[in-house]
Amino acid sequence: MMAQYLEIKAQAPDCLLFYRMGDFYELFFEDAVKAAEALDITLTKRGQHLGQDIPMAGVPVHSADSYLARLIQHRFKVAVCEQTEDPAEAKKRGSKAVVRREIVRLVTPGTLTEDALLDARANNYLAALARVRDAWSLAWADMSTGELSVQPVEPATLAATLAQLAPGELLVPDDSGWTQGAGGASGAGGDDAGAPPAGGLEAAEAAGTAITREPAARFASDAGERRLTRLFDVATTAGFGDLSRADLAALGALLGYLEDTQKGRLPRLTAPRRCDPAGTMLIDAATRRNLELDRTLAGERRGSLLAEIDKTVTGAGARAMARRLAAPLTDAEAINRRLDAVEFFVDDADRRADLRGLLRQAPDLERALARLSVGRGGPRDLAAVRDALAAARAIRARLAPADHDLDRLPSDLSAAQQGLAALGPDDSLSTLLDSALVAEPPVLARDGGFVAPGYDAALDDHRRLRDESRRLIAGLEADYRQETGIQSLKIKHNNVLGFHVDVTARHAEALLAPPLNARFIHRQTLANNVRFTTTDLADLARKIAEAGDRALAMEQEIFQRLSDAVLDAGLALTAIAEALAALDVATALADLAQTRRWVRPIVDDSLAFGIEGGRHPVVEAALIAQGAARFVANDCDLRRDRRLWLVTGPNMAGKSTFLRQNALIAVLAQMGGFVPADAAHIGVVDRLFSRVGASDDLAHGRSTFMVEMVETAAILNQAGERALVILDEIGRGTATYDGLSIAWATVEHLHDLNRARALFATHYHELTVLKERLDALALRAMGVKEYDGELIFLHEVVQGAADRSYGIQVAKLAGLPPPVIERARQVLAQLEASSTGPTALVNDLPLFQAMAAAQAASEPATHPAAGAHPVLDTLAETDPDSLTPRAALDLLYELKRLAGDQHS
Ligand SMILES: Nc1ncnc2c1ncn2[C@@H]1O[C@H](COP(=O)(O)OP(=O)(O)OP(=O)(O)O)[C@@H](O)[C@H]1O
Repeated sequence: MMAQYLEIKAQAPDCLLFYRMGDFYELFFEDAVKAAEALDITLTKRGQHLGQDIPMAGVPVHSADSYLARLIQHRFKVAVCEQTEDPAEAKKRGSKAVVRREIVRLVTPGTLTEDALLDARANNYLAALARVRDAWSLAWADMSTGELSVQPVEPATLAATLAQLAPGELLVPDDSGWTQGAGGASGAGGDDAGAPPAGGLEAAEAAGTAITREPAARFASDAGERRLTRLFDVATTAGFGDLSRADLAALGALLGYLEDTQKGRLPRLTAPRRCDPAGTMLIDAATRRNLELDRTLAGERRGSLLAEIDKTVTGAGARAMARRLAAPLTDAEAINRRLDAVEFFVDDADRRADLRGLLRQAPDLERALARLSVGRGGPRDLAAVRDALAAARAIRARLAPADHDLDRLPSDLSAAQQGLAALGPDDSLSTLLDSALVAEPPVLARDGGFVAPGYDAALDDHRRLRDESRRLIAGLEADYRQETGIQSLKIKHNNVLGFHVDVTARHAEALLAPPLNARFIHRQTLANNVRFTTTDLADLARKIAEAGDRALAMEQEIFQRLSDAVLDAGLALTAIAEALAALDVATALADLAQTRRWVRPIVDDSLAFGIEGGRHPVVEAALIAQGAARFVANDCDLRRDRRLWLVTGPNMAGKSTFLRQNALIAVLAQMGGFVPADAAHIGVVDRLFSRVGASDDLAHGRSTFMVEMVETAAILNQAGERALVILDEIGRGTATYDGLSIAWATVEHLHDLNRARALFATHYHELTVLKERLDALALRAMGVKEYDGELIFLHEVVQGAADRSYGIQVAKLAGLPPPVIERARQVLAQLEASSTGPTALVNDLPLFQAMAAAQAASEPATHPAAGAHPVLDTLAETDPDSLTPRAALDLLYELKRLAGDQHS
């Protein structure tokens, strides 16, 4: 057995091997150690290999899914190895023969289909990145829904595209692939442009994508082309649009990997859709994170924009909603088509409520279909198809009851109505499934019992025989009781003996003695019971078993036929599933718009950005939920001649909220939804950038300030006229003058070179003088009032600049000790009075005064701060914000040493 194990393990060296033994999947050697740790299960040992104990760990087959889910979360891949023959067959080869086993599937983060392993409301993508010469392409598939797409990418926008897709797993060529040009025969001879910018893959990995490196040969474009033509049974790939060599390479690698992991059984996939990168608003990972689009900064779904707006009632609808939010459109016409659909349902609340009621009853058609296509489906998946089709019929009838209603529907909805009718007028698949399946079938086909009575006459015959025999057994039991006079005699069934006569020990003697022992043959004596069989019973049992087996075999055949019928209708079913999801999204967005009183934005190709009475959807909802103060709505107008707003105001006054709400309104509008405002006019935004709040990226050894500068650099290098830029407190993380200078230059660059629509929040009031030179710069401030020494936030955006920072008042609100507040007031007053800036004040600071006095006593000081003491020298040269944690610790040791030297 170990020899077999090692042979199979060698086929999947980078996976944990789930080796099937009876009712368990066992893991051995290193695999066992890793799995035991990740799953917190017992590590045992079994036998020896090369004189060493073999570590072993196991999980029960019936609960394997939950263990698989956890291993996948830990970024493991798992090879599932099953017994592929009956142990009885193996025995025929000799008593020591090992049952044949094979890997039937590799489970990897990007290739999941089981509901237990998937989030019903999110897509799980497998993606592949390829490069042929200078062209890059990203292909992706959701195996659980069959979606297959490909899109050219630029190295500069790779990170943003990956952030939009957030794949569970990304295939890239191993290192040789990048330098070779990754094109295989036809694509070879690349110019060694090298690997993708490291940031792209790194950011994806940090966001939870598992990176899988595959041999470069996998990414050969000509092999990819062959795979595609074979899979879709076409002579050429021309029908899929204008696929580049890089597209073919990426698609080919993706399909090859799928084939590998599914052991040849490819999932049902739609023909590849080629997406236009210019078709969606580019939003890089940092911006997504900062705006908390689908996750909060703390990494939770609750509190994100998606959680706030997602009112869909089906899994497929929720996935479509998440996709739309991740990729807002840039084509004003397409956006308006979506808005028409939402408006239609805002205006017709009855129809909307009815449709949502019907949608709630529609099971997840896409995922049922996908499981059936890889042979992991069961009778419930067939029932899901049946019920989804019934829901689709009812929805069609409610959406547009008569043909002429179709003309009155907005175009996206009439497209959905047509999608729902994809099976044609004589929908034979529904008829078939309706007649063939029982109302609530069991999970596993193996157990039978899912084919409806009356569907197949032969099956009914066998079942009758089986049930008839059961009645005969009951009759036999009554006969035996009569014959023996033992009223407690029972005919029972278990897996070892099959049917048998069971009496208590007290009654057994009568059966063991003549004359009854001629009929009752002893089989087993237990403590309290004794068991017998009879020839009549054995005959009957055989008949029952045969009838049962035959019925079961017929059900398996029927299952296969029904499955095939469903898969044959795959294209039509995909169209229906998409239509259902689109209707779910449109009605959900309409529901949201109406309950929150959101409005339809005007979206066009202008460069307008005019929001009246805008609100932050998440903050507003939180305030309502807390029953706290009302959210104060604010206008924003970034038209051409005032496209750059400099927003000043104290901390906590609502600057960040205001900045973010405008970005979110743009995202909502371009995903085709209504927006939280009284009115909105948005000229399409092609890229959204935000640099909001400070966050360390210690994992990558970058300090707060470094992260801030990297993100700012990306904005200044990439933002064009059509971009929307949100910058919050640039330069805060470094020394005051450095920060001010950086902020200053950034504003000038944004204004003169990027010319993007932008909101720039800052504490540096000095920047407001730029207004005199930069004509498209407008000054706004967050309104506050001081009342009785207390600060009151009005949360209102007003014209002009804030008069001062009120930092000390806010600190007081936060509960800083009164002496600190008092001292801070004194320092501030002196700083404001002094014309030479903070350095002239250093000697006044009590801490330094004390040190300077001590210093003066020992030696003459050349400079009040620097040169006073090696420790102070070192400190003066240190910029804490640019230190890594490691360097900070080293510095501390150094300071301690210097202090020690001085004393000794
Ligand atoms: N328009 C508004 N209406 C009502 N409450 C608001 C509004 N804007 C912000 N708030 C409240 O004020 C709090 C602080 O807002 P925000 O974080 O935007 O302030 P800030 O000026 O950016 O502060 P900091 O500079 O400290 O980051 C929010 O959490 C919210 O509760």
